[in-house]
Amino acid sequence: MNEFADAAGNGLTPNELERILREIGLSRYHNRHPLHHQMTSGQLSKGQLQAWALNRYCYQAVIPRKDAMILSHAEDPAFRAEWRKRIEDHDGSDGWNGGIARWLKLATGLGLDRDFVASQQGALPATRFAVGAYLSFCTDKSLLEAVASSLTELFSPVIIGERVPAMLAKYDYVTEDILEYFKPRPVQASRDADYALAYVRQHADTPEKQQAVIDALVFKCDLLWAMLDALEQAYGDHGHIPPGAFDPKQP
Ligand SMILES: O=C(O)c1cc(C(=O)O)c2c(n1)C(=O)C(=O)c1cc(C(=O)O)[nH]c1-2
Repeated sequence: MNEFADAAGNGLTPNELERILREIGLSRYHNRHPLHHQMTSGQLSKGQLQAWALNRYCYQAVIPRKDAMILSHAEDPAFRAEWRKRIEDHDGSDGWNGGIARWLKLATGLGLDRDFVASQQGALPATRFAVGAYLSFCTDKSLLEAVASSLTELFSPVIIGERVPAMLAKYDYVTEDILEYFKPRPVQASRDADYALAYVRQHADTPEKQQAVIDALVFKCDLLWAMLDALEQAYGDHGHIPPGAFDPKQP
């Protein structure tokens, strides 16, 4: 059941809205997913970690594209000046010295072929549908809803703080160098999330807009959750790898 379906009721103060958004993170963010717990407790095989990195690349790759969609909807130059930093974080100055390149370094550090990962050919169908849905959401919905859908970043410093030390401790082939992607992320994510949250608090000024913001964050949490569900279904102990998807046993 979606307990947030009517959460805006007859209207909320900005503080009440923020409290609900944080509750959504506490109950639905992907750090509550069993696969995340298996990862942090050292239970995943190398093949399962490879599958996670390969699929998650598709998410990384769509982020600057959805942020470009958001930019195209924004009429305020000050908003665009702030939001474009997100694209620079991922693409760097030449396309290959930002977050996307660092994610490829993570994937190759786990033993995957760079071009295969970048081609996205081995990704699960469900991963492709999920990241496509994120791009469509930011294309078709209002600017306010698209900004709200980025608010999972409020919670990403928590999951990164759980993931990185655990991976270093539990998997002897994982090094700090491989996980370099995550180093700047908590600072970048806090900057981005603070801006997006202030925007949402200011612009969600009717019950309808507040409910739309709440729904956008639930949608995004569901999307991240569905990506981990798909990995578990394909690569879990009794999993079933879809035709054409990456198979760790046939590298
Ligand atoms: O490591 C993670 O679990 C995680 C989660 C999220 C997120 O919550 O959407 C992002 C990231 N990482 C991330 O690295 C990132 O650049 C990012 C951008 C966005 C976004 O929606 O705009 N989310 C996330």
